[in-house]
Amino acid sequence: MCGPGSASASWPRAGRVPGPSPGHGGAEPLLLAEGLRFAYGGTEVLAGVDVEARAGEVTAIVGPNGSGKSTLLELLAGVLRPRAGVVSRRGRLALVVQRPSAPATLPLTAREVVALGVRRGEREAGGSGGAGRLAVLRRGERRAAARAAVTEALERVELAERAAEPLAALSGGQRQRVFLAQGIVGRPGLLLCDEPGAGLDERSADRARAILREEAARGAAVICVTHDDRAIAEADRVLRLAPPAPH
Ligand SMILES: Nc1ncnc2c1ncn2[C@@H]1O[C@H](COP(=O)(O)OP(=O)(O)OP(=O)(O)O)[C@@H](O)[C@H]1O
Repeated sequence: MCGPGSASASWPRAGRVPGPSPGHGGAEPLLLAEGLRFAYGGTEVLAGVDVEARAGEVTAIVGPNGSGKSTLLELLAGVLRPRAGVVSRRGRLALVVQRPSAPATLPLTAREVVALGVRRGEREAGGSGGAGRLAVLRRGERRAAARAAVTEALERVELAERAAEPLAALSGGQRQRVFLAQGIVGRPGLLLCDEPGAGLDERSADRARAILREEAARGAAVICVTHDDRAIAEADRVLRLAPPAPH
């Protein structure tokens, strides 16, 4: 195997239909990253990684602990800046991080946390606009649509009945599912998830995998860091990061 954070990609997987799912016409990648290099201080973590993600596809990023998977996801999301290389993205982005650090103390209900995903989408879409009575009506309609979208997202992660509870009252796995709901509620074009099934019971992990497939089926490009063999087997593309170099 090669040096730190280099990658080997295998796609499409044998036995799968090449290219994007039918109906999305996604000849253009929604994300294209070329030659990504990254180091924390003097320690190089990624040494030239390419990623391509198209509408209708799930890409799994795999590799041993410390190989740079989470780092790569943050580079793709624009949270980190690469030392070299470029990332281009099209469409609305949602990043679902692994074990979010804030949630236990966040003074919000599950519903409110998911609603933040709607507002983010609205801001990116350019805000409300309009004037007078029409604008008020539209605002009312938008609110109703947002409420419905939040309820639907919570239903998809099977937490609708816990919607009114503070995040702090939920278990770690339940909180993780709330953040997955926040990621999907705005119907992102590009959905980036860091180990969405980690720490979930089997039924919830199955549901999380199914959600990623559903998101791809409606036309999103999904990129998912995972150690889950089933998620890897189901992925359309697999990007393998090399083990970290010994220090
Ligand atoms: N903020 C940081 N500062 C310094 N080093 C970091 C930082 N974050 C990660 N690293 C180091 O970068 C390397 C890659 O970390 P990263 O979390 O991207 O790996 P990973 O493949 O996602 O691992 P895992 O499978 O354990 O989640 C590791 O050696 C890690 O110690």
